[in-house]
Amino acid sequence: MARDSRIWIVDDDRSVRFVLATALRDEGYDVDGFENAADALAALRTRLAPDLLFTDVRMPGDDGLVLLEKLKATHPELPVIVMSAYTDIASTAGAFRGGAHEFLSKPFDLDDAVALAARALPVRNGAPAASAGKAADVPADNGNDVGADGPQLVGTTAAMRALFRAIGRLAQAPLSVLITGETGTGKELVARALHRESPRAAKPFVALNTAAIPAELLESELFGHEAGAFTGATRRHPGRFEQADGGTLFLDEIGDMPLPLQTRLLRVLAEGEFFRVGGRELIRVDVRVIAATHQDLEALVGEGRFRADLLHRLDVVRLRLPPLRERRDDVPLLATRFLAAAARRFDMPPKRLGKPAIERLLAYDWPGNVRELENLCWRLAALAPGENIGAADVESALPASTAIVDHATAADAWDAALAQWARAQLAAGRADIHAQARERFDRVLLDAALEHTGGRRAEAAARLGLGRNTLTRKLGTGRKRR
Ligand SMILES: Nc1ncnc2c1ncn2[C@@H]1O[C@H](COP(=O)(O)OP(=O)(O)OP(=O)(O)O)[C@@H](O)[C@H]1O
Repeated sequence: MARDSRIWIVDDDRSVRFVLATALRDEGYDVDGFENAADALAALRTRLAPDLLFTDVRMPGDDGLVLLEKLKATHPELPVIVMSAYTDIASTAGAFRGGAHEFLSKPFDLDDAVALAARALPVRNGAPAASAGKAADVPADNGNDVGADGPQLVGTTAAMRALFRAIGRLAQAPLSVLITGETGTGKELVARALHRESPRAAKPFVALNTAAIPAELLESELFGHEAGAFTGATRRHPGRFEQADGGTLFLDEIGDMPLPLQTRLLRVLAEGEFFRVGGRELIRVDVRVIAATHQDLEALVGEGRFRADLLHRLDVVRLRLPPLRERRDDVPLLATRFLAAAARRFDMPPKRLGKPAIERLLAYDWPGNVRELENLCWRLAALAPGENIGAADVESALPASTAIVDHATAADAWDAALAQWARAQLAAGRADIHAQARERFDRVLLDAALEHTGGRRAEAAARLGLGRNTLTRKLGTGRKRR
């Protein structure tokens, strides 16, 4: 890649032009800056085109996306990096739809921007482009909220901005996507966003939760059935695949799909055609499948419970949704949005979170993720007495696993706390409560025994009535999953 490649920067912010141009010139590039789209377009008519162009989105006159559109019409090969402080899905998807080479979130790290330029330039020089890299991310409210199409993904942490860029890019490609993440992290919202921003947006988005439908009904639910196909099938029923024709089929909890159906699904995905249950007519559909799971599908493959070839077909691209505890900085923004949504619904002024309340929310681990936070905010909106929510309000709305009732014995308190915990998990919509509880139970016992024996494992195992190997194994799984 030639170091003397020409790079143009279009941005009305003079300081951005200056620092970016300086950093790129230091690398040996020939850099020019323009303060608006019109100047850049005029220069294109009289000068040699650049090898790479950076453009801001919001500028007086034509904005960056209009500039991108004009450039794609006249210089389709020119890689364009779109820069914006608004890293929401509508912006990233708009940029990629318009043919942007990459999306750079503002403010950015100069080293990242220079590295991005280096990767983008070989496209022009005939060499394959490296896959787009991550850009620096600094939180800023992206203003995303409940839009005309239902709830939108909210988040300003680096993890969420990276996710929004990935969604923006992937929405344009007809690839299968596997979304992984714990329950309540927003997998369905991601699938909806991928559909909404795709060329299929005008066609249906159909969701099916594999775990929620009895195994014996799942096949006809997916592929439909003819009248008389089985007892109770009084009339022909189109399946979800047919309903989603031209659009997107979201298969949630794919890890729960029974093996025989996995085989059938694989065949349909490979061939794009199928028979309804009890039918003879071959049905052809054009469906983009997006699957989601909270389970470790590789482990299920290892246990023989999930087909490896189906995993490969669904997992062309994987999007991992981080649990909320890994992006705690999003908690205040999410909570504010949920309180505002609740206030709109209850037709009353939104309640405000005081600093101590926010600190309490930040300290909590959110096993039910965003869904749990959303439920908690609705409870707070309905129940907190004043307009300002304090730490005590949050405390009483959180699952009180540590609350010990004065008059109860320790064992009674333990029962009560466990019951309370279980109710909160159920309310948060968790599906793996027993495994979670067992893990916590083991952890508490092991920690107490190790503390008691000063860390001596053999003694701790003996005191618990466990074999040494069992204790070691439990310690291993407990620690890994924490
Ligand atoms: N980033 C986010 N911004 C705003 N709302 C969110 C976000 N993530 C999740 N939510 C909200 O949290 C709730 C749970 O989200 P969703 O149903 O998409 O999660 P999920 O991962 O599909 O859960 P499950 O695995 O249990 O099906 C929804 O009400 C959704 O609107």
